Formats: sequence, structure tokens, C-alpha cells
Amino acid sequence: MEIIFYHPTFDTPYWIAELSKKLPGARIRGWERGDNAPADYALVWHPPVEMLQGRALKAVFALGAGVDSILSKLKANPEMLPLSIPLFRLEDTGMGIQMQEYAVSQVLHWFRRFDDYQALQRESTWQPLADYTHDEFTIGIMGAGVLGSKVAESLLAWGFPVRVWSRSRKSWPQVTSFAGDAELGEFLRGTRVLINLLPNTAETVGIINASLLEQLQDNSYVLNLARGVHVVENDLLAALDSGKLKAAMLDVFSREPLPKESPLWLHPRVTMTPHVAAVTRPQEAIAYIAQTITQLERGETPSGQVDRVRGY
Ligand SMILES: NC(=O)C1=CN([C@@H]2O[C@H](COP(=O)(O)OP(=O)(O)OC[C@H]3O[C@@H](n4cnc5c(N)ncnc54)[C@H](OP(=O)(O)O)[C@@H]3O)[C@@H](O)[C@H]2O)C=CC1
Ligand SMILES: O=CC(=O)O
Repeated sequence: MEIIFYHPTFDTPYWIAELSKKLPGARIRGWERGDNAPADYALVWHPPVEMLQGRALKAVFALGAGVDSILSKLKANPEMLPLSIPLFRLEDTGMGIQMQEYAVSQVLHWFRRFDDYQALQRESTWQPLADYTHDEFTIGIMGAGVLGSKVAESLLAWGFPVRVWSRSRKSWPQVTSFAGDAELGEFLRGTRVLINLLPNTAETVGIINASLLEQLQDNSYVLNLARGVHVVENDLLAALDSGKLKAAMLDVFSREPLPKESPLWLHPRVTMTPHVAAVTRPQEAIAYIAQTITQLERGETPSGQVDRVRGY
């Protein structure tokens, strides 16, 4: 079995060595321009078109959870990967716990009013504030997939009321599920902390805009863990400045790296991280890919296949 690997920043020799341990019969090589030799599987992130085009592959693996970049490249170059070749993505593989850590730590930060205390500290003001109650801190998670479900679980454990919004309805203990566009308004009206874990698709791009933010409770919070293009950044800034939003924590941006001139950098109620909410953990990802290839070779149907028509 021949496997080709391409990632613009990962340590290719390390990945090849570790994957070889899990798939001892496979010949694995880093792909370089001009390499047209046969391959059965391709492991990729932001692949050049010529890497995939015209190859009789059995499957392609995206080395992350989101497949928006490869799907948008495919839209422009459909010949790069015919629909008959399945595309897999990483399902959790260690990202769930990272998203839980991120979401829980930030929600607790807001819930315990550390943002307010930090502002008071800057004024050398000693001022105990009224506590928030869990009842007034309903968490609304947009996207109830692999990562949204993990985040929901962790915030429930901390006693927060949790609701989710997705395309299909969920029946999860203690979680209120809202489904489809018709129920988005009701979902938003009861939400105090909006957490975004949607995929980037034609339906979700720009979804966190002025009209959506207006439907949230006053003094709400936004935590964007998914993709920058979900948020209309000027609308978010306007909602912060009007007082509709109390604060926002952003891991992802419409342009990355965030340009130096973006007003988000210096806004006193915006905090940010540079797209690190959940990174690909090599050992977990390699174990998943090796297991999935083994299942495919046996003719089984592994999970993690992207529905390219649906877009996630
Ligand atoms: N910042 C970071 O470091 C990282 C960001 N990400 C981002 O997180 C995203 C989510 O990952 P993951 O949980 O694995 O994805 P999943 O595909 O497992 O879940 C997607 C969820 O979104 C819902 N959804 C999709 N389209 C719509 C829509 N139009 N309306 C309502 N709900 C919709 C789906 O609904 P249904 O259940 O009905 O299908 C599903 O619940 C990734 O696509 C990626 O962009 C991922 C990893 C790291
Ligand atoms: O943003 C990262 C991903 O895996 O998707």
C-alpha cells in the first residue's frame, strides 16, 4: 500500500515514522512537486491541486476537523478529487478535550466575573460584585456535532443550563435541542453565552451577524471556536459597543493572521487566541487514520467520511 503525505507545517518525517509503526506493510512518503507515482491514500492539509488530481486514490484524509479549505479548493477545481473518492476528516482525535478546556475556562471566567474584576483592578478599585447564578447563564452551542457535544457535556458538568442548535434534532439528557432555521430565534432568545462550533458552509458563513446578535439576551457573551468567516466582525464590534454584548473571546478570524490594523486587537472587551482552540494531536490522529485505513482495506465503512454535498 502506498501513502502520500502533505502538510505545509507539520514534521513530515515524524508523521511518516509514527504512521509506519501503525501500518507496517505500508510505504509512506512525503509528497513533493513532480511526484506522480501511484498512491492508494493521501493525507493532506491545504494540498496543491496537482497532488491529488488524476490519482486513483482509495481515500483522502484531511489532517484536521474542518474541511472548508479543501472543499473550497475542490469547488474551484472539481477534477482534483472526483466524488467517488471518499474524503475523511479527523473526528475528535484529542480535539474534544481541548475544546472542553477552552470553553469551560472561558465560561467560568465570565461567570465568576473575572473580566469585571480585572477592569476594577486596573482602576485600583476594591469592589465585591453581585454573583451571577447558573440560571441566568444559559449556554447556547451552535453546532452539536463531535466537538459541540463534547463542549455541551463539560458545561453541563459545571451546572450550566445547556441548549444546542443544529440541523437535526438531538435527544441528549439535560440538553435542550433546537433544530433548523425555524428554531434559531427561540434558541438565541434564551442564550446568554453563545458558543460557535459550526462548520464553515454556504449556509453558515456570516451567520453571527447584527440580526443574530440582536436576538441574544442583553449582556451576552460570544465564544467563537469554529471559523472566523462565521462572524461579521464589524457587527460584533457594534454589538459590543452598544452594550448588547458584554464580551467576546475569539480563536478564529476572517483573515488569519489577524491584520495589525484590526480594531479587534485593542477592543477592551475582546480577548483572543491565534487559532489554537484545538490542534491536531499527532498520536491520536495517526491512530485514527491507521484504524480507518485498516477498516477500508477490510471493506468496512468507517466513520469520519465527509458528506461533500452537505459541506461537512
Ligand atoms: N478553532 C479550532 O482550533 C478548531 C475549529 N474547528 C471547527 O469546528 C467545526 C466543528 O467541528 P465538529 O464538531 O467536528 O463538526 P461536526 O461536523 O461533527 O458538527 C457540525 C455540527 O454543525 C451542525 N450544522 C451544520 N450545518 C448547520 C446548519 N446550516 N444549521 C445548523 N446546524 C448546522 C451539524 O448539524 P447536524 O448534527 O444536524 O448534522 C452538526 O451538529 C469544524 O468544522 C471546524 O471548522 C475544529 C477543530 C479546531
Ligand atoms: O481548525 C482546525 C481544524 O482542525 O479544523
